[in-house]
Amino acid sequence: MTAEPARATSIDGKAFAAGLVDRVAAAASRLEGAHGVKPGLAVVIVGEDPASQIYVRNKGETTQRAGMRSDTHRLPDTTSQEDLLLLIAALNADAGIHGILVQLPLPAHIDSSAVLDAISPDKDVDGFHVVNAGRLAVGLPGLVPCTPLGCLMLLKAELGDLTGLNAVVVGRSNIVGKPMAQLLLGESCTVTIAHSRTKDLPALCRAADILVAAVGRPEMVRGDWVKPGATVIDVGINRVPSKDPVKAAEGKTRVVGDVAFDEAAAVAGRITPVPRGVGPMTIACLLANTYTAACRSVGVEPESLDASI
Ligand SMILES: Nc1nc(=O)c2c([nH]1)NC[C@@H]1CN(c3ccc(C(=O)N[C@@H](CCC(=O)O)C(=O)O)cc3)C=[N+]21
Repeated sequence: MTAEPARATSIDGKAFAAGLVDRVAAAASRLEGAHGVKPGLAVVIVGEDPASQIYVRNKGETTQRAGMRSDTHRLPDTTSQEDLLLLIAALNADAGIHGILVQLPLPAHIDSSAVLDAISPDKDVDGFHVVNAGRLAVGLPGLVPCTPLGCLMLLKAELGDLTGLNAVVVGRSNIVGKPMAQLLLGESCTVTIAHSRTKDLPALCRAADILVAAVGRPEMVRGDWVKPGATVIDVGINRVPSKDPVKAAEGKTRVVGDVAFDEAAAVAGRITPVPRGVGPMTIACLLANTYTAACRSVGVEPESLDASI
């Protein structure tokens, strides 16, 4: 008789995110009670990108659950950069708005970095402003990008102290890979950032106690890239054709990560699924950042939002 293959614990990001949203809601209501400030988030969407639509739908529901103000500004894809910058200037000046998020991608005629850098760094709840990237790099308090922040919260909740662990981050984007590496370095991990030009990527990944996949390529990380017992964080959200050929022919899709889940789960100690892994944490951290920004706007130290279980 052969033994069943060991199977990793699947990290329930959706449940963890629900707990975080509850803690944000409680902290936000105490802030409102004590200081009369209700955290307010403004989301700006230009055009009709489908990935952004999913995100906005989930975010709207979650923000309501947290009892926070949420304004959505839907602009046509013909909007000029000048008009978008005027809206951002108005939101920067609006004392009832503590967080501003401009959905990416923006239409090609708009210079994204000019738009992101027009957002006040103290309202930049995406953490994409160059000032917040700089604060993270030098260890100053700022606003940290939501996806890597959510990944770090899951890692700390699962593993506790991360000191000395080998972390490999696959992907070097400004939105996930680079800030993820900075956060792990801040936890005293030994961090390697890998990318499409990295030599012998599978062997490098096999040395990782913490493996973060953020490349946007469906199921690229295979089971034999994973060190036995490692913790695997899958940031990818990729739409691929349905497994059933009839449904695929009808254009039906399913969502997969950057990790081949079943293979990796047979080797890893812990692994985040897709969906219901990192994605819901991104949204919960957006609310956490909005709460943090609202506290700082009135000079109040934000309460800890870490899980106390
Ligand atoms: N300025 C800006 N900031 C963003 O953070 C940003 C953005 N623009 N543009 C679009 C992408 C996409 N994104 C998602 C976040 C959570 C889920 C999410 O919660 N997904 C669920 C459902 C996935 C599904 O079933 O499709 C899950 O993973 O369980 C999805 C997508 C944030 N984005």
